[in-house]
Amino acid sequence: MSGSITRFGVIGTGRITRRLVADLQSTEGVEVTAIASRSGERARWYGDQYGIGAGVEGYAGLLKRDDVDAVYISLPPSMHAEWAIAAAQAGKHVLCEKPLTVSVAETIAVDDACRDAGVRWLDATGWLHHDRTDAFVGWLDDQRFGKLGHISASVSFFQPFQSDDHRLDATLGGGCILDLGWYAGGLVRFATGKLPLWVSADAVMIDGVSQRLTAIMGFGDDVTATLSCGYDTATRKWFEIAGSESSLICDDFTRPWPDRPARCWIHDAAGTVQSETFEGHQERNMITKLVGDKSLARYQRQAIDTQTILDSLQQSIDAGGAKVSTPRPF
Ligand SMILES: NC(=O)C1=CN([C@@H]2O[C@H](COP(=O)(O)OP(=O)(O)OC[C@H]3O[C@@H](n4cnc5c(N)ncnc54)[C@H](OP(=O)(O)O)[C@@H]3O)[C@@H](O)[C@H]2O)C=CC1
Ligand SMILES: O=C1CO[C@H](CO)[C@@H](O)[C@@H]1O
Repeated sequence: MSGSITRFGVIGTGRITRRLVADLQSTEGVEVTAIASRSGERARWYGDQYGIGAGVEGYAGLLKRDDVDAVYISLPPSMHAEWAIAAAQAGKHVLCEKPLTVSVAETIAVDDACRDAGVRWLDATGWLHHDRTDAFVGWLDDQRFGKLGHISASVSFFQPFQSDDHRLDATLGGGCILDLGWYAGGLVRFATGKLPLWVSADAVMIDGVSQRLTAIMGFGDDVTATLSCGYDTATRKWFEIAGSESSLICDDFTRPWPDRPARCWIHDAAGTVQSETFEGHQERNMITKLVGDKSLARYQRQAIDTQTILDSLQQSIDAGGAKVSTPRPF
């Protein structure tokens, strides 16, 4: 770090990169000093367009730079673990796009590498850092909804058969299980604070890539959850947490709709409906946490558990929808 400024290097030049670069550049205490691409020309073009000093050819070159304290990794999922571990070993803090990796074994390897190197890491799952999510945490802690009964989460967008997208390439970690199940499975883990005891899942596959995921899971104590994710239905990003006293409903949890504040509703047993809106910027909050000094353990645990759930969903799909129990990674 240079004084109290954390200098970021960016790895990859994809669709999400531009938005996160703007978020990094508008976060207090953060500068973006370099961007790396497989192509030096692309890195330099990107650097010029977005006001980043250095455009670097090759990701390894960026990790050698003294003017980089932390990296933001925006590569396809199958490349996350390799570059997160390389960044940690180079002494850089890591902000890595979701899904953090493609398996819980890789996620634990990233966690171990960061721990060994004494660097901090976060997956770039913005919704966990919205001010609204802090309200969800408070309501869950206070048992505002009564005894939890059922949780549903659905995340989708319509994009079938766009063959040049990493989301549809199995070798790059494509498929809606990892891409969208990360959000839906993560929401369920967030709401219950734990791993399911069992999961059962089915997927529509095309060319070895999941296009649609349907899953049910049980947590014991009569708590159940259902997930629906896919590339073959229009945009959905909602959840419901149903309890004995009331239900929390949110129609935009992964990212607030662009034209309105973040919102949610609470329906209670008497039939009243309370609506709430929230201001705040989830990505800036997330970046501020990474460059701060408070423990990130809660978010890291959430990421490891989410990856564990996704592994179990895949295991159930491979076993024809059988109920599989969810292993505790440690
Ligand atoms: N948090 C969020 O809201 C969002 C997160 N994401 C996540 O961000 C990550 C990147 O997604 P997205 O920006 O859509 O991806 P893109 O395909 O647009 O970009 C990926 C970048 O990775 C680099 N790359 C390296 N090797 C390959 C390869 N073999 N094929 C394709 N690209 C490669 C490329 O940069 P170069 O060639 O310049 O090195 C490319 O620009 C994913 O993990 C995705 O899940 C995506 C959208 C939103
Ligand atoms: O994380 C992301 C945000 O949501 C998109 C769907 O709308 C995903 O495909 C993307 O990877």
